[in-house]
Amino acid sequence: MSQMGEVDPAFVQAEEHRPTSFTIRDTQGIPVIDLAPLTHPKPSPAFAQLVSQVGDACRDWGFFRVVNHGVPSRLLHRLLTVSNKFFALPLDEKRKVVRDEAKPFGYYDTEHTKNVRDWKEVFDFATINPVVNSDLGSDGFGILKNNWPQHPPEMKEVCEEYAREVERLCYKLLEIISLSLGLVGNRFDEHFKDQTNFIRLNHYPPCPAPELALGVGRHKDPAALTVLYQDDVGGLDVKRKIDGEWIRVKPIPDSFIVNVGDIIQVWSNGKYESVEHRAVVNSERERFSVPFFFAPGFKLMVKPVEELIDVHSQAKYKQYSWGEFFMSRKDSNYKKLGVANRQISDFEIHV
Ligand SMILES: O=C(O)CCC(=O)C(=O)O
Ligand SMILES: [Fe+2]
Repeated sequence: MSQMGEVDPAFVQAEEHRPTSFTIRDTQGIPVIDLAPLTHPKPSPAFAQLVSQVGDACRDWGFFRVVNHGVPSRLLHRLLTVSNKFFALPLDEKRKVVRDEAKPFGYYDTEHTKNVRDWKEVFDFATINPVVNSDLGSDGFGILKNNWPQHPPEMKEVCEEYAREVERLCYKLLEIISLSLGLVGNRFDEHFKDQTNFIRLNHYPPCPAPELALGVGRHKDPAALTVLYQDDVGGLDVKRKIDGEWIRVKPIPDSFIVNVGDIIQVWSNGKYESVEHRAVVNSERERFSVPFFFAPGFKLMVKPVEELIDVHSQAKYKQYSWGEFFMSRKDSNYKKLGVANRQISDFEIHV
């Protein structure tokens, strides 16, 4: 990627999707939520307040930031260091662990979002290894294995430790979100027994034409929750629900950015929307970010939860299979398709 001197037309966004100078710098926008009450004995007034803050943030923004989340800052820095070392390797070396249709985890530098190429390179790994999709048999597609590089040698260990820590945080966030919807705290836990989580190391090299290209084009995350760690460069833009303006999320050291994905949108029957976001690039500094996509088992049929449906609020979505949705997204990543990939709006019920 960084070898590219100029911008290939494949990277150029249609005019209406280019990053403009009108992006609003986040001054007090996206809520910052202190998770310290999680470490106090429950129930406590502080915990009840935390639940209501998270509920408001999910409803109003679909996004929030968390501090005092319990993931050690030393581990965050080790993660950025291995990511830095890996992407600094020569392309030939990175291509030794390249992802393809049979091995969907590993290195990749030609991802397209909505048919425009992203100015980035990524390394994907599953947090449960291997992920087994028993519906698809054992022809290679059914068993999805991680593809670890030899260099840097500590990469696998650091990434696996990070995965364990963030997974724990995801369960806590899921509990808070369930409570905020008026459900029991462990309402969704059973769906994550054979989870299909994956973690992506994103590297956005400096771009000679940051006004034409994007690191990641506008999209919504399909899983249940995303927990993103980013370095201090900044570049994540979130579409503000009240007016559709793009808001740049200012980095806070050692914090995470959390967003609700399509699955929670459907479970909550549209109360918490999965919000569009994108990553911009710049001509001076490379940027690193690491999303953890917290996702249920392949076999789960996703549908609005019964407790939230009654005569006054009917189901707004048809049920769909997470495994099929996930695989169709993964396939569409490999090619520039003539058609848009599957979106959650395909399952909306129009009354
Ligand atoms: O790099 C970022 O800030 C966002 C990345 C992202 O949205 C994604 O990989 O889904
Ligand atoms: Fe995303």
